[in-house]
Amino acid sequence: MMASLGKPALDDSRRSMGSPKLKGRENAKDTLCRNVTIYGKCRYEDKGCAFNHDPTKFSAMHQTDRFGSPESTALFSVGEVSWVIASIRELTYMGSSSNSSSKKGLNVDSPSFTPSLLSTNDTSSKKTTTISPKAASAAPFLPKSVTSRSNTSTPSIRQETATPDWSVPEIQDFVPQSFDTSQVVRKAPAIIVSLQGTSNGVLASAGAYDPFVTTPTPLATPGSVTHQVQTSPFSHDATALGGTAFFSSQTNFQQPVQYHLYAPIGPHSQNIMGYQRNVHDLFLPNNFREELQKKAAATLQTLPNSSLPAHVDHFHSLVPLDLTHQKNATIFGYPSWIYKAQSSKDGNYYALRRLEGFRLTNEKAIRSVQAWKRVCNGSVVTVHDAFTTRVFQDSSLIFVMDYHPLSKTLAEQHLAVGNRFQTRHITHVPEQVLWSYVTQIASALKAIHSNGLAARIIEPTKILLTARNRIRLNSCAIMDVVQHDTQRSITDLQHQDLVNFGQLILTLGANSPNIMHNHGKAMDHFARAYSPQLKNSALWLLNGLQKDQERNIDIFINGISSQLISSFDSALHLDDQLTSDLNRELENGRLVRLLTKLNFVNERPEYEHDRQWSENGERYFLKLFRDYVFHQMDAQNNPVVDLGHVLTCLNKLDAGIDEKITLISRDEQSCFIVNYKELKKALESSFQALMKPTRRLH
Ligand SMILES: Nc1ncnc2c1ncn2[C@@H]1O[C@H](COP(=O)(O)OP(=O)(O)OP(=O)(O)O)[C@@H](O)[C@H]1O
Repeated sequence: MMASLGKPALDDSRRSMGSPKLKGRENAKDTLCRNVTIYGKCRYEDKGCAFNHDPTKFSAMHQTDRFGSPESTALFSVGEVSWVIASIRELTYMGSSSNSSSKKGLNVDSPSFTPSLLSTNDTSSKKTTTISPKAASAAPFLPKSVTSRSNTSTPSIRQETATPDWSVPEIQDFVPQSFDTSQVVRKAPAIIVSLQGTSNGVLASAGAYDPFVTTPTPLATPGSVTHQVQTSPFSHDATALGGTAFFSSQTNFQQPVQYHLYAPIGPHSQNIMGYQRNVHDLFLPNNFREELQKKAAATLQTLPNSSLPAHVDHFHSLVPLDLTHQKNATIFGYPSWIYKAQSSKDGNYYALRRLEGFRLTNEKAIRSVQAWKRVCNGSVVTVHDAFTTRVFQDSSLIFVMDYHPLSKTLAEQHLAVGNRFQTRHITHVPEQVLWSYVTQIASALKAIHSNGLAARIIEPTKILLTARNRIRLNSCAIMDVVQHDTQRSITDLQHQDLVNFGQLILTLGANSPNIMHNHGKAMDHFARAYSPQLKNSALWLLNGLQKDQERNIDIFINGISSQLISSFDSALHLDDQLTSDLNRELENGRLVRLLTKLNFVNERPEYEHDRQWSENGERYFLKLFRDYVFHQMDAQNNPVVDLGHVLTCLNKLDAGIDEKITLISRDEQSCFIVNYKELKKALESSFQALMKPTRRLH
C-alpha cells in the first residue's frame, strides 16, 4: 500500500514549483477535482472550485494517464485518506520537482516513492520532512480557502503553488517527547491539535501533571534529530526506502548514524573510535561517586539501642560524631560533644554541638545567636539555633549547625590530632593548599566582621575540612554565648581573629600543634618552606609589618588579591569539572523514568479487576519488548548482557523513531513487527491508564 501511494503522490503536477501548469489556472478545467476522486463529490463545485467535476470525462484518461494508474484510484477510494496523505503527495512531488523542474511526470527514471522520507529542496533553503506512518489515523482533509491559508506561516513558495480548494496545511512530523515541543507549537499550532489524538501521547496529555515527563532533551550531538526529522539514508525501515531492497547492496550498508541517541558530551578517551563509548563515560567518575555515596551512607547512619536520648527538642536519631571519648574543656571552657541528628520539622540532618554542664544565667546570651544566622558564607558552618536542654540529665547548651558528612578537622588532617587518623603519615602542606585555606578563611572573616561579629575561635580542631581543600569555620557563635559577659570590644575581638588566623597559618605550615610555643622557631621553619609573600602575610596577621599600622580584614584581603584571583580561578575550574561530570549522568535520569514507566506496566498482576491486563493488547507488545531488550540469548544460548543494546533500545523508544523491530513471543509461536513509535505510544497510553483515578465500586 505504501508503495502504491507513490504514484498518485506524483501526479499532482499542478502544484509543482517548476511546472508550467502551475503558473495559471487555465488547465484546471481539464483536471479532475481531487475531492471527487476521494469523496465522490466536491462541496465547492458550485462555490468556485476551478477543477473539473465530471469523472466520466476522465474514465478514458484513467487507462492511459501516467499519473492516474488503477492503483492510485484504489488508494484514493480509501475512506481514511487524510490531509496528511495529501501532504505526502505534495511533499513528494516537491521533492522530485525540485530536483528537476523540467520533469513533469513519471517515467522509468523517476525516483522511487519514499513515503516516510521526503525531502524538499529549494534554492534558498533546505528542508526535510518525514511523515508519520500513522497518517491513516490523522484528521480528515478539510479544504481551506486561500485567505485562511495566507494567514499561516507556510513558506511563500507553497502559497504560490496552492490552489484554493486543495490547500493543505503544512505537515508537521511526529514530535517525540524529547523534542522541543514549544517550537512545534509556534510553527504549526493546528497540527499539534491533530497529533494529540494520534500518535504523541505526550502532547495529548500536555495539560495533565505527569511526574515522568522529562524536560526536552536534545537527542544527539552531530546528526541529531530536530523537530524536522532528518531523513536517513540508512534507515532500517525498508518501506522508507521506497521498497528498494535495503540489503541488496552490501557496499551501501552503513550504521544508522541518526540513532546514536545516547550522546552525553563528556571526557573523551584517546584510544577509542569517535563513535565508541566506555561504560564509565556514562556515569560519574568512580571516585567521585564513591565519595558521594559514602557521604550519603554516613548521613543515613543510625545507632540503634544507643544510650543517647531519643529526642532532643525536635531532633531525633542522634549519632555521636566525635570518636574520642575524652572530656576536653580547653576550647569552650565546657566539655563539648557533637552529634548528627535529624530534624522532625524539616527532615534535614544537622550537627548538634552540646556543651555539657552549661547553665544559662542571661537570656541575652543565647539571643546573640540570632546575629549569626545572618552570616551566610561558604567558609562558615552555618549556625541555625541554640537552646538549653536537660534531656542529657544535666544542664546542656545545644547549638544546631549544618551537618557536613565525613568531614575532618584540620587538626586531624594536618596535625595528626585525634584518634582516627593518627596512624596516617602527616605530610607537608603544599603552598597552594595553604593559600587556598588562607583565602577561604579571609572570606569567612570578611563575612563575619562585616556583620559586626568576631569568629573568636580560629584553630585547627575547630575548622572543618568538608571536601578536598574546602574548609569551614566550625565554632562560630559559641563563644558569644558562653562568654557573653566578656568586656572586650568587638574591634578588639576582630583584631584577635587576625592574630589567631596568623597563628593558624604558622601551625599548619609547621605540621605541629605546639609550634607557637616557640615563635622564632616557627617563623624560621616557615621562611624555609614557603614563599616570602605567604610568610609576610602570616607576619602581618600576627602583629603588622610596621608598628601602629591599621589592621583589618579588608586590608589583608587587598594584600592577597593575586592569590584570591587564583583561588577564584581554581573554583571555576572545579565548577567546570563538576559540570562535565554532571553531563555524563545527564541522560540517565531520563532513562530511569522511562524504565520506571515500563515496569509499572510490565507484568502488572491486575488492573481494574483484569488479571490479563498486562498481557493483552498493546501491553503484550511492551512485554515482548522487555524480552527483546533484556532477555535476548545469543547464538550460543548465552544471555546477552550488553548495556549498549539496552541503552540504544531505550533511547529509540524514548525518541519514538520509525525503526521497526521484530518481537517474538517466548513460545516462538507469534512474531510481530512493530516500530518504536508504536511502542512509545503503547507505553504512553498504558501508563496514562494507570494514572487515571480508579473507579470505586459501591
Ligand atoms: N558540623 C559538623 N558536621 C559534621 N561533622 C562534624 C561537624 N562538626 C564536627 N564534626 C565532626 O566531629 C568531630 C569532632 O569535632 P570537634 O569539634 O569536637 O573536634 P575535636 O577534635 O573532638 O575537638 P574537641 O577535643 O575540642 O572536642 C570532627 O572530627 C568532625 O568529624
